[in-house]
Amino acid sequence: MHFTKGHGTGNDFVIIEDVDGALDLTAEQVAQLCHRRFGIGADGVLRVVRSAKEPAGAGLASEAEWFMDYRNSDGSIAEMCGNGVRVFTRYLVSHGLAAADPSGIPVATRAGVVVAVVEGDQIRVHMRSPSLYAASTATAGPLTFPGVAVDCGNPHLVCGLHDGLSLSSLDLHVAPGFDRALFASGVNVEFVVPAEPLPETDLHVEMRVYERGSGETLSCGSGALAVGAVALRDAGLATGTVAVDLPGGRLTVTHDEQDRWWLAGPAVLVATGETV
Ligand SMILES: N[C@@H](CCC[C@H](N)C(=O)O)C(=O)O
Repeated sequence: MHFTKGHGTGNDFVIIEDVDGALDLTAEQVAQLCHRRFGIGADGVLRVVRSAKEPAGAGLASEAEWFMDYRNSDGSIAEMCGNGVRVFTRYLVSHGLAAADPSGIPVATRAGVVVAVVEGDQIRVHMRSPSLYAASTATAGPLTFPGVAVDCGNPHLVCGLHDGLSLSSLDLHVAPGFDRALFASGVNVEFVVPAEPLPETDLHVEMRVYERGSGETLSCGSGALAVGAVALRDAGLATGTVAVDLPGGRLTVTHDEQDRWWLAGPAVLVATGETV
């Protein structure tokens, strides 16, 4: 099987082109591909398939030619992957499957159609609007953190650190605890601290994330979107741009005057190869 490897701020993916939907990619195959010792190694798999050829995308085929079939590294399916969309779009353009139209490239996902705009090394995505819907808590080791549940198409729990705790003090080798009644399908947990103000953005925060199905990753685009939405709300800003620093680099989240939510950052392809 031919593959391409890419990443967005260190959130890395094995990309498999399967335009006609001929591949039956099992959870075991995905976990094998993503294994960092026994496979290629990645946080997830992006299968590139025509929407019309994929049952989950067929209803969106009139809006978006391409469907991003995203799988976590444990083989589970997720509805959305913000960094995945950006890397997927880089793949479409660099492989001649879509033109870098300034008005954007629609990409179908299990959470609906998003639109990606290529701007040099950056790819900016008009994401589905995040919805802040409940208060909850997460635990990390002996500590409990209050948080906000955010639906970005996939589930998130955004927790601010308290009592001067640093992000580096958290042990995220172990999955954080969360309310399984509220998050019956699991949740991605983000831990956030404020960062020094920047001249170019309204707000600046730092975060780490423990992803459902993948463990701690260097970056999570939908997680950054959730964090940005909570940061703007907490600052009393209806619109604005938030710089979100993750271990793998910086993403920006913007809520604009037209009530659109944007996620921006770099997306690169780094290698191609064949599985044996
Ligand atoms: N890293 C992704 C999110 C991937 C899906 C997530 N682990 C889930 O299960 O919801 C991103 O960049 O958004």
